[in-house]
Amino acid sequence: MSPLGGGSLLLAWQLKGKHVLIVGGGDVASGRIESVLAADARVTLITPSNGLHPLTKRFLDGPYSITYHDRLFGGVQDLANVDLVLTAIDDVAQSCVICSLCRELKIPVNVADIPESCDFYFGSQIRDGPLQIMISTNGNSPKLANIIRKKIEQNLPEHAGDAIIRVGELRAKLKERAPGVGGETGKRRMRWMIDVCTSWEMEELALLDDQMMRKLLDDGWEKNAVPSPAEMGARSRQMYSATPNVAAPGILVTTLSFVAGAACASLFLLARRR
Ligand SMILES: C[C@@]1(CC(=O)O)C2=NC(=C\c3[nH]c(c(CCC(=O)O)c3CC(=O)O)Cc3[nH]c(c(CC(=O)O)c3CCC(=O)O)/C=C3\N/C(=C\2)[C@@H](CCC(=O)O)[C@]3(C)CC(=O)O)/[C@H]1CCC(=O)O
Ligand SMILES: NC(=O)c1ccc[n+]([C@@H]2O[C@H](COP(=O)([O-])OP(=O)(O)OC[C@H]3O[C@@H](n4cnc5c(N)ncnc54)[C@H](O)[C@@H]3O)[C@@H](O)[C@H]2O)c1
Repeated sequence: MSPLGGGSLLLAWQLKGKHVLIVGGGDVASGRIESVLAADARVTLITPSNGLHPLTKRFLDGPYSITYHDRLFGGVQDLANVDLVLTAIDDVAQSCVICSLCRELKIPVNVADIPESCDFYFGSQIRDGPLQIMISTNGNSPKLANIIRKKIEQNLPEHAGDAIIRVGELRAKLKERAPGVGGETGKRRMRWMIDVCTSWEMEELALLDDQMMRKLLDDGWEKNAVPSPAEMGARSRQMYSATPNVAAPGILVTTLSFVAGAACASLFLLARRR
């Protein structure tokens, strides 16, 4: 095993309801705003309106929780009750001031493009519903992170986002039916979820509806089994058009033709012997 170290901690930071200050309104700031809105943060944006990127303007006009101040960063008072600071401004000296203030107040900070002023780096992101993938080169090559992201995007399993949403709903229903943390129930719940996820195809999971989930819990969980999608009343046309099982009807027809052919040949031979 190679020795550990030299990397960074990869986490899915929960920002819901937390207060994020963004300083700057250009191209990079608009990407930062998008990233924190995806995480349901409360945003305060400080930047003069004459430098607003069109995307930043769209966010300000949209149905989001953004408090906007049309001015330059004003000093330590702008950091009151702030949980996270992101700066993306074209003024290196001012960026360093903001970073020092944040470090004094122990507020995590990212200064776009200045690694030594970052407590964490942004990465190249892929989102498909609740699926979130971040590619990080840990500061070595942002452009390669961008290129690798595009390659991963082209190779993602189809329907992954929908499958994750449906499985999330199934897990919630299962926890309602078999509540409790840890213990034998917890172990059985985890084993059953693992079996469902590994024995159903991604697109089959994506098609789970409320009725199928109820049946899966009644006929599967309650009986300690993992029924197939077809047994759960999955709409077969959609399923079979998307799964490798598409060969099954073909094999059946070939087998039946072979048996019928063999039976005719036997009858013919028997008739000739008489
Ligand atoms: C991933 C992404 C996320 C985002 O910002 O949203 C991101 N940079 C992106 C693009 C990009 N940035 C730059 C280029 C020009 C080509 C190149 O230099 O490669 C391109 C490519 C382009 O524009 O196409 C210039 C650049 N960036 C940094 C420096 C300073 C330095 O390295 O010293 C310099 C100036 C270097 C110089 O002066 O020469 C520093 C950082 N940039 C990071 C993130 C963090 C490390 C991430 C990692 O390594 O994984 C880190 C450390 C801090 C941070 O900002 O968080 C986003 C791609 C998103 C996407 O497209 O998917
Ligand atoms: N990490 C990355 O991916 C990446 C990529 C490109 C550029 N950058 C860097 O990020 C920074 C921003 O890039 P950009 O293209 O968005 O720049 P930009 O010039 O488009 O925008 C800068 C914004 O900062 C505002 N601003 C300047 N001083 C301010 C202050 N004191 N208070 C509040 N707002 C202020 C301006 O009004 C403007 O809206 C630059 O330093 C750039 O080098 C980072």
